[in-house]
Amino acid sequence: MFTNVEHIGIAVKDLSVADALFSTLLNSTPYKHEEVATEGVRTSFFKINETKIELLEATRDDSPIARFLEKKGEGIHHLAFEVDDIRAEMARLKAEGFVLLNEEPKPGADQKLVCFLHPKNTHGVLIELCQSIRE
Ligand SMILES: CC[C@@H](C(=O)O)C(=O)SCCNC(=O)CCNC(=O)[C@H](O)C(C)(C)COP(=O)(O)OP(=O)(O)OC[C@H]1O[C@@H](n2cnc3c(N)ncnc32)[C@H](O)[C@@H]1OP(=O)(O)O
Ligand SMILES: [Co+2]
Repeated sequence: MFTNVEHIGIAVKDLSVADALFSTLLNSTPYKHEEVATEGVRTSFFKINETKIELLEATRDDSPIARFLEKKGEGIHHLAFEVDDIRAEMARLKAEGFVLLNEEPKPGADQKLVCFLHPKNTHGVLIELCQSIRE
């Protein structure tokens, strides 16, 4: 079951510059910074009630964020939904014809297991499913 919009991912060229802008915009500070080496990204997270903004900077030239910045420039990169059972949702969506970008849930930021759906089959929006692995 989908439970809520977990975060909105925004691709940025320079995380410290974007941190400063979003700190002023939201009158808040990031509650965490985290590097996810497997995705080639450094992130910072802001929280507005239960919704998070994830800023993403590339750490290597072949990361999805570097490729996105090269093709489209800075901006909204993905929309992430929290689900209560990621494997069940992956199986359901695959059976419905969505294209999963990873066949097994993989570790994301902020103690989540994540799976991405190809944007070509979702009206151009990259969708992330995530399930908390916190107790
Ligand atoms: C921090 C961890 C985690 C979390 O816990 O929150 C994250 O959020 S990690 C975020 C970064 N990781 C990912 O994005 C993983 C999933 N993405 C991918 O597997 C790839 O980026 C992709 C979506 C399959 C595209 O890869 P690829 O085919 O190699 O790149 P191209 O640049 O050639 O793009 C092909 C095609 O798709 C369009 N595209 C690419 N990214 C997006 C996007 N984010 N939103 C919408 N469309 C996107 C791209 O423009 C190309 O279109 P055409 O040019 O029309 O063919
Ligand atoms: Co994300």
